Amino acid sequence: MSEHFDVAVLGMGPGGEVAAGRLLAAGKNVAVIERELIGGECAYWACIPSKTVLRPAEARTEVHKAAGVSGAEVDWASTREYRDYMIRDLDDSAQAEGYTAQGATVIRGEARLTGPGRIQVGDREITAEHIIIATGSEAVIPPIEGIEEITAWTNRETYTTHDLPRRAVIIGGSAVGVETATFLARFGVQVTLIHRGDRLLGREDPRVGELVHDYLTEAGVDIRLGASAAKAHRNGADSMVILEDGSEVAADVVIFGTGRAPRTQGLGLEAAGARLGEHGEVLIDEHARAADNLWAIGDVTAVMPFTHVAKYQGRIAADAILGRPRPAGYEGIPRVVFADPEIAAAGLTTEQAQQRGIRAIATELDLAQAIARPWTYEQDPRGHLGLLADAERAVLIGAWAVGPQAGEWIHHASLAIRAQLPLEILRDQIAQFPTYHEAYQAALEQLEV
Ligand SMILES: Cc1cc2nc3c(=O)[nH]c(=O)nc-3n(C[C@H](O)[C@H](O)[C@H](O)COP(=O)(O)OP(=O)(O)OC[C@H]3O[C@@H](n4cnc5c(N)ncnc54)[C@H](O)[C@@H]3O)c2cc1C
Ligand SMILES: NC(=O)c1ccc[n+]([C@@H]2O[C@H](COP(=O)([O-])OP(=O)(O)OC[C@H]3O[C@@H](n4cnc5c(N)ncnc54)[C@H](O)[C@@H]3O)[C@@H](O)[C@H]2O)c1
Repeated sequence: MSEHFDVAVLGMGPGGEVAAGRLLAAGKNVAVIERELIGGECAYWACIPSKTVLRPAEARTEVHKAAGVSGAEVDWASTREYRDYMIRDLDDSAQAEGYTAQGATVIRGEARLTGPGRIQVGDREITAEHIIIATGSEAVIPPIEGIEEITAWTNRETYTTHDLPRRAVIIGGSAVGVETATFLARFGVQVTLIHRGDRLLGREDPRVGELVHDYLTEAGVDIRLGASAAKAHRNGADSMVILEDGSEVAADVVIFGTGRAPRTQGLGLEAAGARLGEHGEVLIDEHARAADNLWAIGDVTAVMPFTHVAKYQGRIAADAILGRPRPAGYEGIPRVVFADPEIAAAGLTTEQAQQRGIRAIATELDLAQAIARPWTYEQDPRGHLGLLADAERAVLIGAWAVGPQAGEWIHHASLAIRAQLPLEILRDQIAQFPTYHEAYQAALEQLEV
C-alpha cells in the first residue's frame, strides 16, 4: 500500500527545508525525505562549520589591526568545541522532531523516483501530487594516479576534523580552496594551494584574484598557479603530491576543493519526466519546474550553487505549487567568499558584460584613499571596491569588493543591480558616516557614466 501526500520533498538541505516550511505553513500534507541529516551539506559540513571556524581567525586579525588592543590568539580546542555545537554534533533529532511537530511526515532513507508522482524509499512506496527534488551536490575528486595511497579530504573531513594537520596541500583555488586556506593558515597550518588556473577565484574580475593572492600570501600560504596534481603516493607518514612539472609537495593531508557534481545519479529522474544537462544537473524553468508537478531546487540544478539560491528556489517552487507563481530572477545575487578580509561580488564581471555585448564602464576604488571608515576600523587599512555600469542604460550591472565586512556591504550593489536602479538615484543616496558603505558614493562619483 502506498502513502499519499500533497507534496514530497526529496532531500532536506537548505533548499528542501525552506520549501517544506513554506508548504507546511500553508497547510499542505508534506513528506520530507532525508537519507543523512536534516539540514544537508550546508548545516553540517559546509557553510556553517566553515564560517564558524573562520570567525576566530577574522577576529584575531581585527584585534591585531585595531589600534589600542592586543593579546588575541586563536585556540583550536575551543573553536572546535563551538563548531561541534554549531553542527549539532551531527545529530538532527531536534530537526526531525520539529518537522513532525509542524505536521510533516519525516521519512529516513535514500529515495528514488519510480515514475511521475511515485517514490520508493526502502520498502515504502510514496505517491505525491507534487515532488520537489532538493538532493544537492557532492564533492568531485579528480582522477589522480595513486590517490588511494594518500590521506585525501573533502570539505566533509576538513570541517569535522578533530585535529588540525601540520601541513596541508589544498587543490583548487576557488571558494572552497580560498576559504580553507584562510582557515588553516590562520590556525598555523603550513598550507600549499595548488590551482590550475592563472589566478585565484577565476570566475571573478582579475583584480579580485590579485588582491586575494596578496592577502593569502601575506597569511603564509604558498600559492602555486598554473599547477595541477598529476600523481600522488605515500612516503611513510607523508602524503606526496606530484605536480605536472615534476615537482613534489609533502603534506599530512591533501584537501580537494575541486568542484561539486549534482546528486542525480540513480535517482530515477528520467522515469519521472525530468531532463538532465551535460553535467547531470536537473534542467528547470523559471519557476523551478523540471516536469509536470516535478520541481527541482538548489545545487542539484547547478543554477548557482549557493545556500541563499537554494533557499530562494525553495520559495519559488513552493509559491508555484501554492498557486501564486512568480518567475525567479538570478541577476545580481551576492557571491561571498569568507576569507580574511571578505571577498564579495554581485552581477556581471567585465568579461561577462563584454560577452553580452554591453558597453560597460568600470571603476575601482582604494577605500583607504577615499573614505574614513577603513582608518577608524584598523591601522594599515584594507579595502577595495569595483563597480561596473552599463553606459547606455546608466545602471549598475556588476560590483566586487574585497575588505572587512564586504559580505555585508555588497548587498547595496546587489539591490541596485536587481532593481536596476538608475545611477542618478544611487548617487543621491546618503550613507552613514563613517561606514564602508560610503565607498559606493565615492566610486559612483568617479564612474564616468
Ligand atoms: C565547504 C563549503 C562551504 C560552503 N559555504 C557556503 C556559504 O558560506 N554560503 C553559501 O551560500 N553556500 C556555501 N556553500 C554551498 C552550499 O553548501 C550549497 O549551495 C547548499 O548546501 C545547497 O543546498 P541544497 O539544499 O541544494 O543541498 P544540500 O545541502 O546538499 O542538501 C541536500 C540533501 O539531500 C539529501 N539527499 C540526497 N540524495 C538523496 C536521496 N536520494 N534521498 C534522500 N535524501 C537525499 C542529502 O543527504 C542532503 O541532506 C558551501 C559549500 C561548501 C562545499
Ligand atoms: N562562501 C560561499 O558561498 C561558498 C564557499 C565554499 C563553497 N561554495 C560553493 O561550493 C561549490 C564548490 O566550491 P569549489 O571551490 O570546490 O568549486 P569550484 O567549482 O568553484 O572550483 C573548483 C576549482 O578547482 C579547480 N580544479 C579542478 N580540478 C583541478 C585539478 N585537478 N587541479 C587543480 N585545480 C583543479 C578548478 O579549476 C576550479 O577553479 C561552489 O559552487 C561554491 O560556490 C560557496
